[in-house]
Amino acid sequence: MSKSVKAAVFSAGSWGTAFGMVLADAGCDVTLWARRPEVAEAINTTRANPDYLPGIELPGNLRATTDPAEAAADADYTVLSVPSQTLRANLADWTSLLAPDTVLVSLMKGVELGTTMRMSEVIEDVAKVGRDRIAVVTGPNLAREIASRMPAAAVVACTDEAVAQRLQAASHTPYFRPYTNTDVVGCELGGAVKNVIGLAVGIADGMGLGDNAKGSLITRGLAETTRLGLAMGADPLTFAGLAGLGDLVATCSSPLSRNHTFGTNLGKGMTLQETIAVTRQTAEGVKSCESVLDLARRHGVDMPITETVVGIVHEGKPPVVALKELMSRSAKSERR
Ligand SMILES: NC(=O)C1=CN([C@@H]2O[C@H](COP(=O)(O)OP(=O)(O)OC[C@H]3O[C@@H](n4cnc5c(N)ncnc54)[C@H](O)[C@@H]3O)[C@@H](O)[C@H]2O)C=CC1
Ligand SMILES: O=C(CO)COP(=O)(O)O
Repeated sequence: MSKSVKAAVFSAGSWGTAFGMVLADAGCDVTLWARRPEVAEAINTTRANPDYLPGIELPGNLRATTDPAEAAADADYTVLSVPSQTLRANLADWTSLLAPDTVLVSLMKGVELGTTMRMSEVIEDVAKVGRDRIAVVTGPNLAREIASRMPAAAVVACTDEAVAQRLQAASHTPYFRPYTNTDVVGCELGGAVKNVIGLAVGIADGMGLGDNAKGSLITRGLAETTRLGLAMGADPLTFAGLAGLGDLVATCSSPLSRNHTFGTNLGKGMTLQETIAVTRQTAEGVKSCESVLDLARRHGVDMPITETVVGIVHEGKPPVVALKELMSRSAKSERR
């Protein structure tokens, strides 16, 4: 009998747990690393993760541990799902524990502050592994829907297509349909920037600006994401796919999106501190909007929606003032 594929998932937040379920449902032997003992205990004894996915019954071939060495041992895939801004420190702690030929898989949708590195670049920098051993899973994948086994497509990106195909096979279930892509830069940028656009759409929704505003922000948001991607060597077609438009539509239409909800609260008039206080999970765009804008400036790319989000979230600009400024920018062609 062939040996089952073994996956370690760091950590047991909403997407780590839900993607762990996908891998387990696809037949992998999955160990989740949980930071808190009570989370690991609940998963192992009640088959539930009530803090992150209340009401979801987890499969039997998914176990949890607080010992990173136990989770990492012999893993074919080491899946990373921590907040983007803590990945560097977390991975530095885990690097010596990684199985020798493990493929590192990023589920994260952010850009590191200061360095402006994408998550796969942080992984390469810290774990010192080649790009052919780093994959990215992205697309319209709201964790709660996936954990409810509702249908979704996704993208598995790796510069080495054969590696992407193996992970595709290891994560394919009746409700989760992964496609492969070798454009890692485009796939990661699509995921990180859609969180920023999700904040913008949330703010517009909170202000009651209507569906035309939403459609306009999604489309122009995709235009500025594509401009940045082109400047960084991505394939523009990636942004018309699941990692771009697909994720943007899911995020900007769903109350399950933390970024969308965060923006809605700001648009309704809550202060940044009040909004942070009611946000229990990771809303990556709140920090990554600054690193995305930094990236745009380094590449000489105009990203007015991202700039507007940074103004509202980090510079205290009132949304009504930001809206007026965005709408009164000089007229231009849709193609630029
Ligand atoms: N939740 C979702 O629907 C999706 C999330 N993502 C991405 O997945 C990544 C993780 O997000 P979620 O699981 O949703 O967040 P979450 O907030 O639900 O979970 C975060 C996890 O990271 C752990 N954590 C927090 N601070 C930490 C630290 N300093 N050191 C180590 N671990 C720490 C928490 O204990 C928790 O297990 C993000 O980059 C997000 O953009 C991607 C697709 C879907
Ligand atoms: O990335 C996601 C869906 O694909 C989840 O979005 P949020 O992080 O905004 O919840």
